Amino acid sequence: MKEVIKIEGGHALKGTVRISGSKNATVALIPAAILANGPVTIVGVPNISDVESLAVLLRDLGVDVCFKAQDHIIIDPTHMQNRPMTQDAVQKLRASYYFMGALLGKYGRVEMKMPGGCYLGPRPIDLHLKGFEALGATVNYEHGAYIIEAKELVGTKIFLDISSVGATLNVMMAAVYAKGRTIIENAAKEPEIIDVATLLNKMGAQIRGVGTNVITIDGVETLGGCFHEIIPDRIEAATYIVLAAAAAEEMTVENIIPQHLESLLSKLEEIGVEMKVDIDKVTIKGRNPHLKATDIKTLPYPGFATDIQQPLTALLTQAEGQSIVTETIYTERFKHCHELNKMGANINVMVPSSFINGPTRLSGAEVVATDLRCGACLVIAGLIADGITEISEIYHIDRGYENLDGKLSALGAKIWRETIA
Ligand SMILES: CC(=O)N[C@H]1[C@@H](OP(=O)(O)OP(=O)(O)OC[C@H]2O[C@@H](n3ccc(=O)[nH]c3=O)[C@H](O)[C@@H]2O)O[C@H](CO)[C@@H](O)[C@@H]1O
Ligand SMILES: C=C(OP(=O)(O)O)C(=O)O
Repeated sequence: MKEVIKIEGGHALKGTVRISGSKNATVALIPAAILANGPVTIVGVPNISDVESLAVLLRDLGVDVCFKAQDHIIIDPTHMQNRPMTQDAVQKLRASYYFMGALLGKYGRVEMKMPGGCYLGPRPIDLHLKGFEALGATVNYEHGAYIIEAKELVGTKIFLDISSVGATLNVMMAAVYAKGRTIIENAAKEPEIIDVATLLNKMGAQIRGVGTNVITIDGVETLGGCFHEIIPDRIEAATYIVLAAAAAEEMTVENIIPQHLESLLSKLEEIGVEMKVDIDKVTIKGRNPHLKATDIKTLPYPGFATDIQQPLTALLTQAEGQSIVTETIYTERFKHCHELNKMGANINVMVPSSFINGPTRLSGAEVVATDLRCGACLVIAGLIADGITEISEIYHIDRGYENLDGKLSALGAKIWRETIA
């Protein structure tokens, strides 16, 4: 038995959709909260399976986790114990690796399996480990788990060869209690980094420079509980904006920070999508039947986000001419193209680029959500395709999109789940 999403295409969407709290911020904020010595309340937590997996991991560590109201979580690490993290739940998501930095920072020791997450080609964690070693830790890999330990963590200068989001946050978490000053150079600048540093500073950490590529962390003796509200999810927002450009009569996407979406919004404007951008929302004014093809290169923030290129590809199948999407972050992130071709798209992939020839009429087909954003891409394609699209492996979608089918149904989409043999 498997659960699938089915979509009957061709129904124009209309209305307003509210964006949830950021997945990629939340999944780092939750492990960061265990660095406190008191309860941390986080508001705006999206109802996604990555959060459920993190709650399982927290409870296994003896952390009190309480979900309150719709989107509040209270994390109280007062009685936690530093147990090995070798259970299967570690591999259900990528972000379990933030427990490496958090546990190392708090206890000077962590034992953990390799994390999971979307397979986008190889996703090494060498920069995280090098960062921990630079702070004074030793790293060993025994019986399928990393054992990272240090008698004392001491601040130092760390240059990241790649401005990795995960490595920046992991080193930051390990360094908050380290002796002296840690300087991370070539740090990632994604908005989620700022959100996590904001939480840690509210807890009492001394972190400066976030949002630039040099972050300074002065170690402190203790951290306390606090209250924090998560930033809106810029990738979920981007997905709905692209989806509106593909399938809406008129649609407003609210609870967004438009500055986080500038690279996407300027691209959409360039290809002919008519929009009105406000302080915290954007209204997309219907589908342009003569969208222009374009070229995109994914880059670290504030460049064009790799997580958005897959959903955008569904829209580019409708643009006139050849669009070229070049991936510089995950050069193999093109499985969605094969799935779109099953629906009638005309896309050639020559790593690190996809060549999208449009416009093509899409037809419903049985397709596979090979990863989270591939799933989002196929949902958009299904909304504009003739007939019924059946998407399998939807647990990927549920890792990162809160109530996707509910939000789309409210906009007038014909979308539902079925359990099939
Ligand atoms: C939970 C989360 O926030 N996931 C996001 C995060 O993933 P994640 O934090 O895993 O991505 P990174 O920013 O670390 O990866 C960027 C690049 O650096 C490489 N690299 C990274 C670490 C390392 O130790 N060695 C190494 O070579 C990666 O293979 C990749 O090519 O940022 C990605 C890039 O914006 C997004 O697609 C993911 O949605
Ligand atoms: C790749 C993604 O997530 P993760 O890093 O959690 O696998 C994503 O959000 O698109």
